[in-house]
Amino acid sequence: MAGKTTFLKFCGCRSKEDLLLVKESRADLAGFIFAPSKRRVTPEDAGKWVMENQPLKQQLTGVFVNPSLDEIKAALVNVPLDIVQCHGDETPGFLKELKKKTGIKIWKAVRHEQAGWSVLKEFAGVADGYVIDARVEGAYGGTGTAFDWDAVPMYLQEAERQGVPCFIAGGIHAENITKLLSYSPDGIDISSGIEEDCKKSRKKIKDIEGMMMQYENSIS
Ligand SMILES: O=C(O)c1ccccc1NCC(=O)[C@H](O)[C@H](O)COP(=O)(O)O
Repeated sequence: MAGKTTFLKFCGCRSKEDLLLVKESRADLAGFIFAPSKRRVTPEDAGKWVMENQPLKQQLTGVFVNPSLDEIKAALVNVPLDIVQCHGDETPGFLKELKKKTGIKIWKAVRHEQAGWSVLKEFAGVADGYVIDARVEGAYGGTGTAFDWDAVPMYLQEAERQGVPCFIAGGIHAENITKLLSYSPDGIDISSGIEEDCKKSRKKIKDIEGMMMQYENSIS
């Protein structure tokens, strides 16, 4: 039985070199963090690295936490983003306004909680995609922590009902990715799991790719 292909997003590029490693990988999307974080970069730098790494096959995602409309507009001037990922406590109303004013695709990150899939219902018709991440006190994302993946099917079901993709994030690495793949998520979003010494690691990227290929061969 042929399984579906799971998309891959490598997030939190902090340099031209990080972006080059992502460019050379099988990732479908590359992400930059424009929110307070050890991975925060400026739109000016990200835009420069994108220019210097052309041509890029990856779609570009900008991650924001409770941004203003002006902040996003300013980022879009510098970086040719395909997707704005709202990773904070943004409301459906704000996302709607953002879409109207920028015309860009908006993904909503939802931090997992009990019955968290019902939160997705509030964003139906507004969010163009979802990232489900772990809920860690005092942080919005990029924590390297996984949540209980038994909840994954509920999120996938609601996103499918809305006709939008649902990516799973949080603490994914080469040792646990096979288990997550068995839930058939639309996509997988990784930051910490491909890093070493605050940089993206070619070896860790290769390890992830190897595990994905092994899994895909096992179900084809
Ligand atoms: O990565 C960050 O530092 C970050 C900070 C604030 C909000 C979101 C952030 N990351 C968003 C992502 O899409 C990460 O890839 C996702 O949270 C998974 O991170 P990790 O657990 O490190 O793989």
